[in-house]
Amino acid sequence: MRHLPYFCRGEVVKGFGRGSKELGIPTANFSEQVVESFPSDISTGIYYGWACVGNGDVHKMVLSIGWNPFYKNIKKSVETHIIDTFKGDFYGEILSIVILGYIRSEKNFSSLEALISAIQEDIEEAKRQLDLPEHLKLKEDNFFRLPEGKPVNH
Ligand SMILES: Cc1cc2nc3c(=O)[nH]c(=O)nc-3n(C[C@H](O)[C@H](O)[C@H](O)COP(=O)(O)O)c2cc1C
Ligand SMILES: Nc1ncnc2c1ncn2[C@@H]1O[C@H](COP(=O)(O)OP(=O)(O)O)[C@@H](O)[C@H]1O
Ligand SMILES: [Mg+2]
Repeated sequence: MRHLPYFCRGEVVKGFGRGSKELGIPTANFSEQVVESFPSDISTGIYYGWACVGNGDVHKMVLSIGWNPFYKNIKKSVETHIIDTFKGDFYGEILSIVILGYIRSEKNFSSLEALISAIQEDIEEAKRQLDLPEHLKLKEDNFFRLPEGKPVNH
């Protein structure tokens, strides 16, 4: 897919607070500045890749780009669910990600349960894909080890 792999980093900001509360799946939302810096022709939808908070460990992630049709958001969001457990929130921190592959388009669902189970399947698909050698190698990319303040893309 065009634009992939896509490297990006930026600040984690507040969203609608639905991820943890309604879905049980927190998503770290990027600032508007980062959302606007994305290529305008990158497809909306669900992706997988690697993510790291500050200078922390690199984890598997799933990413949602778009308007969340189930919630009919007016503003586009780019949200990362890191496939690991964190002790608390990390609002205001710098999140670094590399997007490696596309899973599916964003959908509307007839129930919250249906949305949650679709996301659970995305997580399982991401875990499988990221174990492939071609994807594992990006976990070690220098992008995740550079000091903050480096260019947003390379
Ligand atoms: C892997 C993944 C898949 C998602 N798929 C959809 C989807 O198909 N349709 C949708 O409306 N929202 C989808 N979402 C977005 C959630 O609706 C969103 O993360 C949630 O509303 C939390 O938003 P908040 O960060 O503003 O609280 C997905 C999120 C993730 C992490
Ligand atoms: N595994 C995780 N993946 C993503 N964010 C997490 C995770 N664990 C804790 N968080 C925290 O939870 C916040 C996201 O929760 P969420 O309910 O989606 O709220 P918001 O609507 O403000 O984005 C993130 O900004 C981050 O600080
Ligand atoms: Mg969120």
